[in-house]
Amino acid sequence: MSTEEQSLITTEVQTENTTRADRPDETVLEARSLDVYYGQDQALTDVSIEIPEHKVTAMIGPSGCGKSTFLRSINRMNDQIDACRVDGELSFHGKNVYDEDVDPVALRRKIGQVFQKPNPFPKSIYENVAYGLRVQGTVDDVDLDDAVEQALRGAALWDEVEGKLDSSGLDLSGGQQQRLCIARAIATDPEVILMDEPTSALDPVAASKIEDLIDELVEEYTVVIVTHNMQQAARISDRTAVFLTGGELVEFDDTASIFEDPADDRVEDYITGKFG
Ligand SMILES: Nc1ncnc2c1ncn2[C@@H]1O[C@H](COP(=O)(O)OP(=O)(O)OP(=O)(O)O)[C@@H](O)[C@H]1O
Repeated sequence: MSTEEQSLITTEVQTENTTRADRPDETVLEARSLDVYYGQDQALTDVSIEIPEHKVTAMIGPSGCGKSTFLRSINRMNDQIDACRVDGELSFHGKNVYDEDVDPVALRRKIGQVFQKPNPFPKSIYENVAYGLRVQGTVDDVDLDDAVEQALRGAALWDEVEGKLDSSGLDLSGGQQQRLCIARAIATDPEVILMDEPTSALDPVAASKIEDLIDELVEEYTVVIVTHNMQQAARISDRTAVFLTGGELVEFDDTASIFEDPADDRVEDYITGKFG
């Protein structure tokens, strides 16, 4: 590639990023004084945060500080853990997701999740993506093919699987499986995608593809990602939330501020590797 071509690409990327960074913040998710307990143990303490729409928000912090618990609180995956209790408020477009009239299944359609280990169903590639749409019952058979294709394209997987949609999702590589899970998550047209360490089980090339994909997904969705990889948070996120032991949200700011000029000494110590 010539230097001219390279600088053109750099300029395009910078323009895209500038546009994203300049977009005004619209809060899509908000936690207010959120406490989460497992039995007697408190996993999150008084967490308040406003997560902006169409941005990537990263959650970082040492092991056991409550990042996954926070993620699972957003779409009520914690409901499935008997010992788990939530106090305080967590709202999605201003509506507390813990109100009695909120259907957690419908909520999870709007707030999808991708896990650390790719977990496709033991079904064909097509059925993995079509499943949620069939359950939802909103797409007829004619449109289903189109919806599956759109979701696979959205997850940057279509070109690799176009001729083998009937093959098992489990026969794909780890990185492809993770993109299949992303396709499955976006098929039901969510607004938010929660990602819990989505690249930690992948090799660097596959991980880098997912990072590129996140950069595209955020044009249409809001992405909240838990990551242990601080370089990854610095590379891909617009905002970073730092949790520390005890489940306290210590600092939440623009990613550049967190990594270049954190306000809290404990955050500085954490990101410079003094503990972790
Ligand atoms: N299902 C559970 N039952 C009981 N305690 C739990 C459960 N899940 C998490 N915990 C506890 O809650 C605290 C927070 O855990 P969580 O998994 O949210 O932290 P994390 O920051 O995501 O950790 P890691 O980075 O290691 O994945 C920990 O003390 C953990 O032991």
